[in-house]
Amino acid sequence: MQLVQVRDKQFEPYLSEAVILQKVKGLAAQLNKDYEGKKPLLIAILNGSFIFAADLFKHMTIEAEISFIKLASYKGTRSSGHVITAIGLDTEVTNRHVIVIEDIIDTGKTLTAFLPQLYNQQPASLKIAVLLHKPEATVYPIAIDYCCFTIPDKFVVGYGLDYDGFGRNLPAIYQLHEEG
Ligand SMILES: O=P(O)(O)OC[C@H]1O[C@H](OP(=O)(O)OP(=O)(O)O)[C@H](O)[C@@H]1O
Ligand code: HPA
Repeated sequence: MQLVQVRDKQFEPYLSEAVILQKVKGLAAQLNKDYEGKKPLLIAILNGSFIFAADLFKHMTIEAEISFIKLASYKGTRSSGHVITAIGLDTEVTNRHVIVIEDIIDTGKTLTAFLPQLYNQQPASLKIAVLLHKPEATVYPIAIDYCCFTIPDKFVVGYGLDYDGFGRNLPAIYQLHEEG
């Protein structure tokens, strides 16, 4: 098995580039069908989703827009815990058919914090498309509309996903290698 080193950890091959691309193309075809004539707005969440979003969008043939946002998390002054704000959402969401593009849903915390902000802007519809979902790790359940791969609760890198900032440029997806 060809292990790769990212920072202090070793990772083993999990999903090949070809397998990922086949699924992503399949999802693009599904979206082309479901959103024909609706001019959907894809909102991709940086950084992790940039490669997934690019490959997906490239294979969408219907009229569609894409916007990239970054979520900034900070502690509110009250006891409400983390507040998440979207930076860079420059396209009007109201009355649009929105598809949120995420690389991974792990605990579900990120989207649980962010989705109400989108709903507040009253989109015509709001659906979630993710590359990877770890159901065993999800403690904030999210209704996922489109999911490419359901994966076990193991840390993954590559195809946009990082470990400690690195590994995003690996063209395939690798899983944490556990010795033993
Ligand atoms: O379901 P959750 O447990 O909230 O995890 C999922 C989120 O974690 C990662 O983002 P991260 O904050 O690491 O930023 P990045 O996309 O810039 O890597 C990933 O891109 C998701 O946005
Ligand atoms: O398994 C993961 N890998 C990389 N980034 C992540 N963010 C949440 N889960 C993960």
